[in-house]
Amino acid sequence: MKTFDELFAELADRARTRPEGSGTVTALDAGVHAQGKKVLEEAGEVWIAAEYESDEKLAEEISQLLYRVQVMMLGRGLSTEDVYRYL
Ligand SMILES: N=c1c2ncn([C@@H]3O[C@H](COP(=O)(O)OP(=O)(O)OP(=O)(O)O)[C@@H](O)[C@H]3O)c2ncn1[C@@H]1O[C@H](COP(=O)(O)O)[C@@H](O)[C@H]1O
Repeated sequence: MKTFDELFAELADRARTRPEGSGTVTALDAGVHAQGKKVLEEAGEVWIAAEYESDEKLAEEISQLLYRVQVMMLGRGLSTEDVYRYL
């Protein structure tokens, strides 16, 4: 179990150290266009799960959306503070 901030720190470390086999490194290298498509794809899956699937499936899809949003943040060089100041 990890929090949003803990996952972000982990992904930032992946971006910095670029370990072999990291899906995050691959997603970052794919660029903002591919990252945006993943955000949209996961957002759609969240919507469908909310309408038709279990709470557990919905929670899983939301976790994947959060991951994809974090990849986009890192790809564009945003920190969590950049986002939190608007909350
Ligand atoms: N939380 C996640 C996470 N959520 C979603 N995903 C990716 O998103 C995929 C699921 O999304 P899809 O529904 O699009 O599935 P898919 O189409 O089969 O996946 P792809 O073919 O597009 O990769 C997963 O297979 C992962 O590739 C994640 N990948 C990594 N993490 C965490 O990120 C951290 C770093 O991971 P690595 O960079 O891989 O080391 C670790 O703590 C991981 O647990």
